Amino acid sequence: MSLTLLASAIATIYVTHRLVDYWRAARSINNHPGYRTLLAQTSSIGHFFPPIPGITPGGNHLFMNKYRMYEIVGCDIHSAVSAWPTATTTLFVADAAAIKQVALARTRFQKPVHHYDVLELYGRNLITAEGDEWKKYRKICAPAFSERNNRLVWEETIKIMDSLFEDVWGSKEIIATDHVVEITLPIALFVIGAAGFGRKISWKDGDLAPPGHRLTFKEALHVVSTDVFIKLVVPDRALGLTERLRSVKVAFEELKQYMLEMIDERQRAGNLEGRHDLLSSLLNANDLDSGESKLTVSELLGNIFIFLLAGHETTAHTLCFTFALLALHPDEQEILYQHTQSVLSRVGDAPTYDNMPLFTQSLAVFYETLRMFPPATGIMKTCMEDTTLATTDALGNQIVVPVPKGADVTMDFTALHYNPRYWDEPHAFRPSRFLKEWPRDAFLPFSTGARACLGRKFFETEGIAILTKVISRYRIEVKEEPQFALETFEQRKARIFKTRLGLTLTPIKVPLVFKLRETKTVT
Ligand code: HEM
Repeated sequence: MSLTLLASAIATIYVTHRLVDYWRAARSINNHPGYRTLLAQTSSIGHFFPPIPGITPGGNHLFMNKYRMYEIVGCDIHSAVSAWPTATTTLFVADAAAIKQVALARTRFQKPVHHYDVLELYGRNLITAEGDEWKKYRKICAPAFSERNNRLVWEETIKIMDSLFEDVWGSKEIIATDHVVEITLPIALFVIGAAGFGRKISWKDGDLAPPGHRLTFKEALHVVSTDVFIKLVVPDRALGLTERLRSVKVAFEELKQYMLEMIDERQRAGNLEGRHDLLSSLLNANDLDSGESKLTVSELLGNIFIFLLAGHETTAHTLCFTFALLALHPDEQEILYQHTQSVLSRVGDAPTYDNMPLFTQSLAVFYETLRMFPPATGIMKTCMEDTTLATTDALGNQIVVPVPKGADVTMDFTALHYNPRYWDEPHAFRPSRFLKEWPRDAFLPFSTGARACLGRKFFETEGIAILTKVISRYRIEVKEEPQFALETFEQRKARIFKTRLGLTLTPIKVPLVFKLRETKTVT
């Protein structure tokens, strides 16, 4: 047999195998309708491609499509079956009751931890673990997110915002930025630095690395969170090859050194009981715990990294989308301004953490932003045994979809948040929907069940403090640029809200202007 014949025989066997597996995968879910593609959207290669019909739905398809695929399919569960690298079956769910079922049945639907390698570069941690290991981490980490810590979050955030206004923005009437994340990212980083790790970074610190370091803490964390995928796919030995790769390597080493220093400083300082930041609680809980469930240094680093990362990226992006939505909807911005002023006129110039529940309009604005732009667009689980999920079709008939062992199930938070069964005019920005009765099971930006976000109150606290400070002093507008002078509102919205899927939903370029309000503010 010639070599060519042999090669084509092997290729035919391989393709036949793939086709049979693919056919079996589709049959295992009764060929429930949805995407049929060559590449799994969860494979590294499928993730990086844009949507190509028949090839891949694209990495950011949940946010790009919102509820559209469910409309096409005619019910709140649809599927994706792909052939390569292995046959993969995924069910996407936008039905609130079915999502609850998936989130609560923790033995039946487990976290596919192999998809989270990217977050394990410093050590195993709360986000990447499952089962008993996750329970151990949660038991040690959860007490850190206490009321005393939330109070600290409020106080530190107010100080950070005051310093931004006094030391950086000063009396300037207009502050313009080509991408507002350049402002929201340092704010969020300074808050997690101060309230999380007692690391007070000042707006005046500048960009000089402290002695013994090649990068500032801010630079190191920023490069690591942006280029985490590079570190994952490029082997260590190749990290010296180009300037960019070298900077990634340096940032990873630097962040590790910063984290080790934080642990060392805090352990040498002793008396951890008196402090309420996340690091003290983590070290304290670790100290008090019984010997065998203590965290190793690598686990400590892994969890500190996760707190730093989870604690600043989601917040920075949510603040960015919030400011952009307010800039595009001046009527909603005015409602928020008037409400903020009315609260401040009651509680005085320096609102405290105890006043936070009064800022109901601010919380409604954040919830509406998180409904429209959930940082985690969806969360995947793997089904550990054969089961079913039920939903209804457009006519109200019950549909039962088989879920075979090994299939992936994605809780599609974006589609849930745009599902017209739960939300009137889901594409409209309407914070007031959160000021009356609203469907709690259909709003899951922080996920739900045992694995829901630990930092929800941390975020709400810093978010309300930041919004109160900004909105009472500045009016937010979209930056006018001559090349966009003729665009319609819809075109402007599409331009401002272009996103990509990084670790979380990431805004690409949001140019805004902060204009000092004429009325003297009370804050
Ligand atoms: C807008 C702000 C935020 C959103 C939308 C958000 C969303 C989420 C979501 C969806 C999860 C579940 C992830 C999964 O199951 O894979 C999660 C988990 C987590 N979040 Fe957040 N988060 C936010 C802010 C924060 C902050 C500020 C912190 C810390 C300071 C934080 C710490 C955590 C931790 C530690 C977990 C892991 C919980 C576990 O697996 O037991 N998050 N978050």
